[in-house]
Amino acid sequence: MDSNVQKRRENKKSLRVKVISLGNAEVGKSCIIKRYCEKRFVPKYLATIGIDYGVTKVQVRDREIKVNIFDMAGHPFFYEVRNEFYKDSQGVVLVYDVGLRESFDALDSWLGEMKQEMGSMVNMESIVFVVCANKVDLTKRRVVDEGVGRLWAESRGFHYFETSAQSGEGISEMFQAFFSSITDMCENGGKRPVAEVTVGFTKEQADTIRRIRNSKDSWDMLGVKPGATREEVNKAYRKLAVLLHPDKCVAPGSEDAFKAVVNARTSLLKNIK
Ligand SMILES: Nc1nc2c(ncn2[C@@H]2O[C@H](COP(=O)(O)OP(=O)(O)OP(=O)(O)O)[C@@H](O)[C@H]2O)c(=O)[nH]1
Repeated sequence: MDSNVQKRRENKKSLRVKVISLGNAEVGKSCIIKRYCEKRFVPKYLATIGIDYGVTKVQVRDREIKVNIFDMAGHPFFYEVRNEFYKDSQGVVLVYDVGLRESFDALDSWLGEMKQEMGSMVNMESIVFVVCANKVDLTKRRVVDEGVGRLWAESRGFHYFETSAQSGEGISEMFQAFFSSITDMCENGGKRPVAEVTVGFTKEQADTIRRIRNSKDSWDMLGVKPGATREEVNKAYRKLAVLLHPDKCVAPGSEDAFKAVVNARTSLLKNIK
């Protein structure tokens, strides 16, 4: 075959993508990347200074993908270095440590930092996200359950994987799904494929369950002011009951949230004339 034709075909098939890793310091971002690219685990903590950069090649179906990986330092100190590297990312590996609640709670602020740095014009639908619930090998210190992590991720249309950079659990499956979705997205005109969202519940349901879990008392749970009337309590209750009723809502935790709402209403009505 004419070598130019051959070259053109190869060029058509190969793709260059940029991915970044995000998450608090010490959650295992660098180790996850090393486990995948170098098949090894580094037990000693060496903080990333600013950014680490690497390139790897992967094969997705008939395409060769050249992946530029920017491993971002999680420490707040490196914000000024990090913020330069968000733009033009097609994929984000969001990592938390299942043994550190604050690293899970910080995921929202990582998304916030990213949106802020990429500017208001950024279309988050054109970026593939994968959430890694990392260090699952340390079972005794686990504080963030799978249901909670999965709910956070899947309600946003993100992939969710339980991983251990130490044992290798979930790492290649996670990267395979990640690169395959990025390739689908590129072939789909830069839009995250809809089929990727597998959950049968809405973001509103997921956010409400999280809000109920974190509420400080029954008033707060129903979303009414202390001292609200019976009508106000009942109205708020009805709205939540419709949203979360286990017959209608399949989001993880909906049954417990629904029961909690029923109990909150009962206890408030007992004390309202
Ligand atoms: N047991 C266990 N330890 C892990 C795992 N992943 C990472 N570690 C350890 O956690 C520490 C931090 O890992 P890093 O990969 O350097 O963390 P990082 O998120 O890149 O941290 P920064 O570079 O500061 O943002 C190291 O001591 C790792 O050996 C894991 O899956 N299981």
